[in-house]
Amino acid sequence: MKVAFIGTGSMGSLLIEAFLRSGALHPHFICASNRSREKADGLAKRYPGLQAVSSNVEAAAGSQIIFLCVKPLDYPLILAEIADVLDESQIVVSITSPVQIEMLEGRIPCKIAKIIPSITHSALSGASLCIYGQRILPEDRLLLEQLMSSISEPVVIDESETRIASDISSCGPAFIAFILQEWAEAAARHTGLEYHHAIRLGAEMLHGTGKLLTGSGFSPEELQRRVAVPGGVTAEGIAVLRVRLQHVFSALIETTHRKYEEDLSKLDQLFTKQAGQV
Ligand SMILES: NC(=O)C1=CN([C@@H]2O[C@H](COP(=O)(O)OP(=O)(O)OC[C@H]3O[C@@H](n4cnc5c(N)ncnc54)[C@H](O)[C@@H]3O)[C@@H](O)[C@H]2O)C=CC1
Ligand SMILES: O=C(O)[C@@H]1CCC=N1
Repeated sequence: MKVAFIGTGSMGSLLIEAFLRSGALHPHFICASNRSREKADGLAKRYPGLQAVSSNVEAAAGSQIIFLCVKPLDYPLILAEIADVLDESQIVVSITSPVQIEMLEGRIPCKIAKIIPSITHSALSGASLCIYGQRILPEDRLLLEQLMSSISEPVVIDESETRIASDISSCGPAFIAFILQEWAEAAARHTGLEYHHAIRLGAEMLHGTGKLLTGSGFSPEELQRRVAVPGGVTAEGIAVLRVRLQHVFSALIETTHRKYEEDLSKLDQLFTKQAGQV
């Protein structure tokens, strides 16, 4: 099986390295291309057997699965470039949320899936969001979910849920890291606790909390009930958070959705303009 990665920036190389580390893919199965060849060459040097090629066409031709790991506005160009070497037997996976499955199905003959990854796959964990186009067969889903389960927990969602699901699973690590940073800075400011010490404590706490919420049957409500003992300090802290965070998450969701709509409309224009040129 040949698996291609077009775009070996942050996410493309993270996915390749996670698949290799998990043992799901052998370097000999992987073919990678990137606009500036050095990034793909660097991977080939680190993982002997991995093939770095100088054109996207070469990467796509004959690959059973092709991961498109580029930014949304780079899609129209790449699709136009590789369309001629693609056929109905191949699976093209988009890792970016605003590119709609029907946009891809309208351009190339392949089976289309959208799989939105997360930086957490670097630690072989976190949810990968799987969305399937109409041409995907049950055996294709099985293949993709088997592959993704080597580095993540595949979760099938509807395309209409992409933005909000990705806010949580893909943007979430950055949001939570920001909250931890703010908390550690406040701890250092108010109490003199060393910042790095606070971050270490917080990271261990997040690791443990994640385990409780995923493997140990704890719900967020149960966790709060068990920690916030009656008359204790946690309950007082939660009361502060309840008031201060009241509108924060609505504002966050409004903002990410507004940006998503902007990206969608730019993409629509690009795809329509290109269709007019064909
Ligand atoms: N960073 C994250 O945590 C996540 C990112 N994503 C999505 O993944 C996509 C890629 O993000 P990053 O990897 O962070 O971006 P990046 O900028 O690090 O990587 C994109 C790569 O694509 C290459 N590229 C651009 N045009 C190309 C072309 N015509 N042919 C070949 N290669 C080309 C660039 O040289 C670059 O190496 C984005 O759409 C992002 O929304 C999705 C989930 C999580
Ligand atoms: O910030 C972004 O646009 C990407 C999408 C999900 C995570 N990072």
